[in-house]
Formats: sequence, structure tokens, C-alpha cells
Amino acid sequence: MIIRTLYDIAEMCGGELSSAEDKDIEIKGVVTDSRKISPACLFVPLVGDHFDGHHYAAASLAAGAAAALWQRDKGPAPAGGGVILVEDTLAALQKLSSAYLGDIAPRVVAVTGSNGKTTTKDMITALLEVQYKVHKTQGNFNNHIGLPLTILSMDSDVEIAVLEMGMSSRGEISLLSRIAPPDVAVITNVGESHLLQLGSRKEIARAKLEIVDGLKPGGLLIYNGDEPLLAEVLAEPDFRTPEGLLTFRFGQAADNDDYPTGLMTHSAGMIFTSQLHGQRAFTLPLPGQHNVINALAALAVARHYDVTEENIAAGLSGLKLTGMRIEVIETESGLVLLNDAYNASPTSMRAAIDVLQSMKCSGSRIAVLGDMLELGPEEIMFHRQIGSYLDPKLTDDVFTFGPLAAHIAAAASERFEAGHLFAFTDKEALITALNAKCSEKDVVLFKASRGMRLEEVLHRLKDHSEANFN
Ligand SMILES: CC(=O)N[C@H]1[C@@H](OP(=O)(O)OP(=O)(O)OC[C@H]2O[C@@H](n3ccc(=O)[nH]c3=O)[C@H](O)[C@@H]2O)O[C@H](CO)[C@@H](O)[C@@H]1O[C@H](C)C(=O)N[C@@H](C)C(=O)N[C@H](CCC(=O)N[C@@H](CCC[C@@H](N)C(=O)O)C(=O)O)C(=O)O
Ligand SMILES: Nc1ncnc2c1ncn2[C@@H]1O[C@H](COP(=O)(O)OP(=O)(O)OP(=O)(O)O)[C@@H](O)[C@H]1O
Ligand SMILES: C[C@@H](N)C(=O)N[C@H](C)C(=O)O
Repeated sequence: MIIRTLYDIAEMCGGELSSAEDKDIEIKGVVTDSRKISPACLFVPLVGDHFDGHHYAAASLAAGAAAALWQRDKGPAPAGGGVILVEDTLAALQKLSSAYLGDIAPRVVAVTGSNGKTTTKDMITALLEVQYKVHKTQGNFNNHIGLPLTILSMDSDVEIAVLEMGMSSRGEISLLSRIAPPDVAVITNVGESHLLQLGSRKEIARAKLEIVDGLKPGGLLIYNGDEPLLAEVLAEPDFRTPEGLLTFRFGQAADNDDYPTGLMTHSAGMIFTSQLHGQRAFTLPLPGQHNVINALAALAVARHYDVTEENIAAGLSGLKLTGMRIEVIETESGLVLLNDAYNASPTSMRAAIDVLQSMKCSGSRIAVLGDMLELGPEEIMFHRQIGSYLDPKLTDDVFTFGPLAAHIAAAASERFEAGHLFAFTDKEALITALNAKCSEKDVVLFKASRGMRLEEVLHRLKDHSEANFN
């Protein structure tokens, strides 16, 4: 984490010390939540949708914060610690993080895309950290607040920072790319996430390509070559191509720079070979063909940083994914739960259904699917497409949750026999029905947008299975 004097912090964030006497106060770390104060930290009050952090500055100083930023338009600053006056605390937080990153000067690998940012970030980190001191985005801290906090939590000896950059509107990734100029930028894919705000998939592709706005001269762009929209935007006359841009395309198709040449599902994940690695087989402790494609992007980063073959193998075998991304949970009774409940869009929903429908199962394959949010005016069509994608020969029962997901069930009814589709808008009723339906021989997939909190249903089924299944 950042450790600096208050004088240095003021210089780095463009602020002004309220009192010169405070210049030698030592700051250890940055906190934006008064409920999570750490000794000697800098408290940064942010103005949010529900609270104004400035109301908690005095309490933060009393709780052990050494100093606080204070927005000039918020009246008199609190007593009880050092104060740096700024015009805008969020802008100051971002500027401080950018200055700190410049001081430590690690290599920066930035990861964006509609689906797979967190997964691919975890994979890249797993491959690099065998050979380098790596710092990565924790959880999903990937926006205009999360990225600065990620950078400021980095230690001074980090060699490579793997930073997730998320968005839901144009301009957001450009800002993040300029806060943390990448040496390598990765675009996992272009799906349908946040179509509501972007309006078209081409606009989503343009938003993802904002990641090169901060790319350092001679930087490398690693992108999904199966997505024609990315190549189209890159070729547009008014696309601002960074100086000395290097590119690398990965994907399923054989015209990519790297692609799978062999792929097999096994009990604990996937085994694959790729064009660039000849006969060498990689074991991925994750299910899903989409994760093999993510792994190709991670391998491209590892090769760029000269990670040895043995360290790549060690990294893959030690891979630990952030939770709720097609997480396989084997309960004591034998019931298998696929926790893919962190988020959902049509592309990731199809990928998850592919995993469910490929799983060996002595009982029923059950899909519990919730609303996919922020898809814009064609949201019903997208949900109906998922219903049509489900194969009644490979998925035995479908439970839907939410008003949009009801359209999944409606479309599936054209192929599924009666008695296998169950639509709910009440979470407790869904839980009761699902607990009654499932047995220890089943495999159950859970997938919905973050806003549905579908993991709550998974946890209730898990508890029920532990109490009632033999
Ligand atoms: C600002 C903040 O951190 N808010 C968090 C807070 O929200 P809440 O509504 O409760 O409070 P306010 O925001 O109004 O509070 C303002 C500040 O006051 C502080 N405070 C409050 C009360 C108190 O007693 N003391 C205080 O000091 C407070 O801490 C604030 O600083 O709590 C919520 C629940 O924990 C948090 O969810 C909320 O965090 C917001 C959403 C946030 O942006 N956090 C980032 C650190 C972050 O990166 N969060 C990620 C999710 C990022 C994300 O959604 N990414 C998108 C892509 C980007 C979309 C972009 N357009 C966007 O806006 O995000 C994706 O698809 O991945 C995470 O939490 O995982
Ligand atoms: N390449 C991919 N194609 C389709 N789906 C994917 C891909 N990679 C991951 N997924 C799925 O997308 C969902 C989100 O994965 P992950 O959290 O890694 O992506 P993300 O881009 O960080 O998502 P978010 O933007 O919601 O934070 C999970 O269900 C995961 O299984
Ligand atoms: C928080 C926002 N970036 C997001 O992921 N929205 C999804 C669609 C959701 O809320 O579920």
C-alpha cells in the first residue's frame, strides 16, 4: 500500500495542505469508508448516491485516520488530523493513484471485455506470479473508484500490475486507461453487457477499444480475433492508433495468432493444446470452452513477459478463480452446484448452459436462470433466445427467476414438455420449489445478473441438501 508523507500526498493529488505543520505526518494506505479505517490511513470522503463521505471525516480521524482530503466547497474542514484541501475528492483520488503508479512504475496489464475480465485477470496473475511480484484487482474493483483503490493498495516492490477495467458507458475505459497507462491491453470479448447504455454492439466494441487511449508507445493489444467488430473499429479511418501499436489475436478460429488445436473436458476442468504451443497440453482447473479462450489471452501475456513453460504449467495448476464465476461446488450429499451467479448477459448465459449440458450426471441437469439486466429495448428477445438455446435432451428442468427470465421459460416451452419449466418472481417460492425438486444426484446451474442476487437461492439449496439429502 501507499506509504508517503502528507506533504508528498498533497503534491501527488494536486491538493493544498491545510496546515504546513502537518507536512511530515506519515500516511499508510487510503480508505474511502469510515467503517473500515486502518491506523494512519488517509480518509478520502466521496460523494455517493446515498451518502456524502465528508459527513464521516471527523469520525474517521477520531477512529485513527491520520489525515483526510477535504473538498473546498464542503465548509470548514474537521479538526483532529491532517487535512488536504482539494476541488474534487474523486478526481484527487484518481490523480493520487496515477502518480503513485508512476512512482512504482510496474508493468501494467489492463484487462477489459464484456465477459471474462475477472476470470482472465485471475488467469494472467496465476501465470505471472510464479515468476514476478504481481498485484491484481481484488474482486471486481474495476471502475473509476475501484481502479484507483486497487493501485493505492499496491506495495512498492510490485513488478507487474494486472488491472481490470470495467465500464457501462462510453468514456469510462478511456479514463481508466489514462489513470493507469497499460503496457499490455487485453480485450476478452464483445458481448451484450450494458447494451442499454451503449445502444449497439459496435458501440460496445468502441468502448472496449478505449483501453488503448492510454497505451504506452510500443504497447501490445491482445484481443479476441473471433469478434469482427473489434477489427472493424481498429480499421476505421478516425481510429486513433497508438504509436508503435503491436497486436495479437486469440480465439477459436484458425486465422487467429493463437487458437485451440485440441480440447477435452475432464472431471476437474479442461485439457487443451494451442497452435503456438504445439503438442504441449495445458490442464485448466475450470470448466467451459470459453475459459480455454480466456486462457489463450493469458498465455499471450505470459509469453510476452517470458514466463517459462514450467512456470506456465505451475501457474495454471495453482489457478484460483474469484468466486461465482462458473464455480463448481460439490456438496456432501453429491449434489453439484454450478455457481455462475456473479453476473449474466446472453453470451455468458449460453456459455454457462454449455457447461451444464456437458456435465456428466446420474440425476437431473437443472438450470436456474434469472433476469439479464441492462440489455436495452431488445431485452425480451435476448431472453427468448436463451429459452430456445436450452436443449431438452440435455437440460431436464428449467427454473426462472424474474419478469424477464419468464420469457426464457416461455420460449423453452416450444421444445420442453410440460412439467419441466417453472417461472417465479418470488424468491422464497422459487427456493421452496427448487428444494422440493432437487436430489443428491442432480447438477444445478445458477446464473443471473448481479442485480438478482441469485446466489441467495443457491445457498438455501445447499443448506437444504446438507440437512435433508443422505
Ligand atoms: C463510493 C462507494 O464506494 N460506494 C460504495 C457504497 O455505496 P453506498 O451507496 O452505500 O454509499 P455511497 O456510495 O452513497 O457513499 C459515498 C461514500 O461515503 C462513504 N461512507 C458511507 C457511509 C458511512 O457510514 N461511511 C462512509 O464513509 C462510502 O464508503 C462512500 O465512499 O457501499 C456499497 C456497498 O458496499 C458499494 O457497492 C459502493 O461501491 C460503489 C458501487 C463502487 O463503485 N465501488 C467501487 C470501489 C467498485 O469498483 N465497486 C465494484 C463494482 C464496480 C462495477 O460495478 N463495475 C462494473 C463496470 C463499471 C460500471 C461503472 N459505470 C460504475 O459506475 O461502476 C462492472 O460491470 O463490473 C465492486 O464493488 O465490486
Ligand atoms: N470468454 C467468455 N465468454 C463468455 N462468457 C464468459 C467468458 N469468460 C467468462 N465468462 C462468464 O461471464 C461471467 C462473468 O465472468 P467474469 O466475472 O470473469 O467476467 P467480467 O467481465 O469480470 O464480468 P463483469 O463485467 O460482470 O464483472 C461468468 O458467468 C463467466 O463464466
Ligand atoms: C453494476 C453494473 N456494472 C452491472 O454489472 N450490472 C449488471 C447488469 C447487474 O446489475 O446485474
